[in-house]
Amino acid sequence: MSDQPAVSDVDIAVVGGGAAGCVLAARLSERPDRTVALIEAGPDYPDPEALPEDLRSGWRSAGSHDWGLTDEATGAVVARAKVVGGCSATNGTIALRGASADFDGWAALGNPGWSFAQVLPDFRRIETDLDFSDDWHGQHGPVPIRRYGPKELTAVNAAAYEALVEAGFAEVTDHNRPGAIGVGPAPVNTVGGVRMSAAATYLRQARDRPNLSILADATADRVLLERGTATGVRLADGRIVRAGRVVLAAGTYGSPAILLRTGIGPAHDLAVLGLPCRSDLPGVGANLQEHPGISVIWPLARELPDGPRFQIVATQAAPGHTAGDGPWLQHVPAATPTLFWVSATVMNPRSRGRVRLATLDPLARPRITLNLLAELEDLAAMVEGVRSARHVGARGPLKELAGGPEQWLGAGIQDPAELADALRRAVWTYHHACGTCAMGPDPQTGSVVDAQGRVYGVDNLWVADASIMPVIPSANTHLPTLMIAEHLAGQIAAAD
Ligand SMILES: Cc1cc2nc3c(=O)[nH]c(=O)nc-3n(C[C@H](O)[C@H](O)[C@H](O)COP(=O)(O)OP(=O)(O)OC[C@H]3O[C@@H](n4cnc5c(N)ncnc54)[C@H](O)[C@@H]3O)c2cc1C
Repeated sequence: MSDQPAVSDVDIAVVGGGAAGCVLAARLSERPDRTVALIEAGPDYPDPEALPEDLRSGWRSAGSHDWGLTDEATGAVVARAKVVGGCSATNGTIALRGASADFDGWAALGNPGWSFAQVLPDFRRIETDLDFSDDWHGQHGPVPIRRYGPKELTAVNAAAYEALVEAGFAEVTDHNRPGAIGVGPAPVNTVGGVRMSAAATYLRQARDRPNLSILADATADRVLLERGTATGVRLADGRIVRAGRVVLAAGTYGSPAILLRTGIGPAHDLAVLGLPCRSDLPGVGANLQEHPGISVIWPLARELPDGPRFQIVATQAAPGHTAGDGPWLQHVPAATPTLFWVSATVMNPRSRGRVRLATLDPLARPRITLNLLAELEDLAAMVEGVRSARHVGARGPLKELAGGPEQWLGAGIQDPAELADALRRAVWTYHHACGTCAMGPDPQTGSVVDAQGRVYGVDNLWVADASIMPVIPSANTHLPTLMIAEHLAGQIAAAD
């Protein structure tokens, strides 16, 4: 399709209106004389009253507005939202920051500015914490964060809380305080049953600004380059958005795909696709990381009323490690009216996957290989996670709710080899994919962007979303993604 006249000419184009994209659009348009376009492949729901019910309810993850991605090797579903708000509009609203050690680790890899002490102001800027007002928490940010009180817990979550304490988990009141390891209420960005997505918070406050335009239902094909400098974005339908600066925030699968279609990526892969190489970056699409998870499921003895699904979180440090090193395993108990489960997720996975392009068609799905549990260390951690989940499920309060033995692919299996086999088949993704445009100091060893989010080898082009995480944090990735966008928005603005 040939290029059409520019539909828009702006100072900054933000590609992808997801968790990070909404933060970037809101922060970058704060200066009224700076024009910003937010380009999103999915639909926009500017009127909160018209929001589909599953996007409105913060009781559980939403299944609509999905890209329909799968893991090429296993066929497993890879959930990714296609809507203004992105996965922040469909997620489970568990609002954890991650351990101090996670961000200190990013800085130690050669990313100045990213230690926990340095990103704490960004975390605080995101939130209004409704429970804690201290040096760790924000009181003026767009996203409200709260925790369910004991009286609000569903029968299963109340029983699971007791069972976890009985099983030896220390009680923590605030999982977002550094060094918190144990069981406690999950910080959540659901208030009054409503999901406080980045669209419902950051973007809602900014969307009426005359200098911000939102192009919904608009899929970006590639970045336009002139003599090594980004000058705009070409949409899949041939329309052009001219821009002085381009910021990719299309997520862990979308951002590397756009870079590859632009000719930025591993030279060999680009040659196979028949594309001229604009910047040889072997790391584009590599380093894909995800938390692998398992649910140990039991039937309920009697049907229970439905309620908010994710209310408490339990974490444990790796054997021989301290709380300061951060969580190694995480459990989140949950239920439907007829069954309940205790999940176990590996929070520091070593396995790495990859995303590639199947074709140059911007509407085609990318090829994803997650490689979950490929590393024996991850498999061993998962075996321990199942043991721990079973231990919790067998404690008095939860056991009393069960109407029979475990019901899942690994039910009753004790033999380690047999269990490992079942785990490889039953493993699911925790929806925390990241790392495919990793931040770091050396493009030849896999870094795609520098510590300011600038793409190596191209001027005026940034990536600012979950894809730049060099190592997956030991927590759910929504708040860390919002933090990345807050952190980089200031630096992108400073390039004026
Ligand atoms: C089902 C589910 C449950 C989750 N639960 C939790 C949870 O409870 N807690 C937590 O911390 N995290 C959770 N997460 C993860 C969290 O939501 C993500 O880590 C976070 O949203 C990532 O933000 P992002 O901006 O990088 O990407 P996204 O939020 O995925 O945003 C990317 C946006 O870019 C758009 N896009 C992609 N390609 C293009 C293109 N070519 N052109 C235009 N637009 C494009 C997409 O449509 C999308 O809107 C969950 C995720 C899912 C899917």
